[in-house]
Amino acid sequence: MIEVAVTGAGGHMGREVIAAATDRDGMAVTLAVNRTSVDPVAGHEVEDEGELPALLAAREPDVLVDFTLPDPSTRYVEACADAGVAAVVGTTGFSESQLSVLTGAAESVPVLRAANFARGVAALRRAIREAVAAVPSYDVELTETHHNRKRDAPSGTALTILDDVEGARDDADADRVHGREGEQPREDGEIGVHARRAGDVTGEHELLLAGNHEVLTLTHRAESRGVFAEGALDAAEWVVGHSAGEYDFEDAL
Ligand SMILES: NC(=O)C1=CN([C@@H]2O[C@H](COP(=O)(O)OP(=O)(O)OC[C@H]3O[C@@H](n4cnc5c(N)ncnc54)[C@H](OP(=O)(O)O)[C@@H]3O)[C@@H](O)[C@H]2O)C=CC1
Ligand SMILES: O=C(O)C1=N[C@H](C(=O)O)C[C@H](O)C1
Repeated sequence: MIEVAVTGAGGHMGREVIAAATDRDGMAVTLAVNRTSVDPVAGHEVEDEGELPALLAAREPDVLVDFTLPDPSTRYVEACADAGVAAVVGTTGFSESQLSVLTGAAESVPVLRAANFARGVAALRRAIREAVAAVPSYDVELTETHHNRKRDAPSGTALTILDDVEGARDDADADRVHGREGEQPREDGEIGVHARRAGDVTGEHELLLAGNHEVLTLTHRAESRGVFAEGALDAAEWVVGHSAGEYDFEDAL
């Protein structure tokens, strides 16, 4: 039985993760914490996040799954490193210095972080790398659309896709142009990036490649947060028992 701790238990993703883990064979939620007080989630009492270090030491879960914000997420992963608990991180929007905290924690425990735990996005990324390598001179524009609560822009997934595009074009210095306004003709090699926020859209990413009198679009649309939760739990099952280090969702597939 894999014992799972969930942070951000009262958030949209935390609730999905607790519900999915509760339903999954061979998995049990043994700890759930949140910043503010919330009613039980899927029958699990939610405790104060300030107690997390002590609760990790007392209950010794196998893995912690985190979907919160960068600042609490880095604190939680540091607590995991102190307690010897593996971590799966779905939070996005980290700064470079926050990422280096996660890297430090990964010297003690396995830390698997991914901006998107949908299996379809893993497939999209492979398709994008192949398509961009096949038409490296085509113009590239990336558009992502999310619900109006989302704080970080561009999305973590968009940033990952941009890295994939640059890697496939062997152009680490591509100019990322965020939106356009006024007189701003397109420069060769630039990548246009567009972030839309509206309603309750779960998450959409579209890469457009155009040149040579043709247009190719590659799109993923998440229709439920359940796909992210299931992917994060697949990652949690995979990461338990692995040695300390940094891992990506692609490692677990
Ligand atoms: N990797 C992936 O596949 C996915 C990643 N995400 C990412 O997951 C994260 C969470 O998304 P979502 O669940 O929609 O967000 P929500 O706003 O619904 O939930 C955020 C959670 O973080 C907690 N939180 C907020 N501020 C703090 C703080 N200062 N200290 C401690 N806890 C805090 C909230 O607690 P409280 O209830 O007290 O406010 C809440 O539990 C985002 O970064 C998002 O981009 C989302 C979907 C998929
Ligand atoms: O905030 C969200 O909701 C999502 N965030 C992730 C991201 O920033 O890429 C993944 C997904 O698109 C949903």
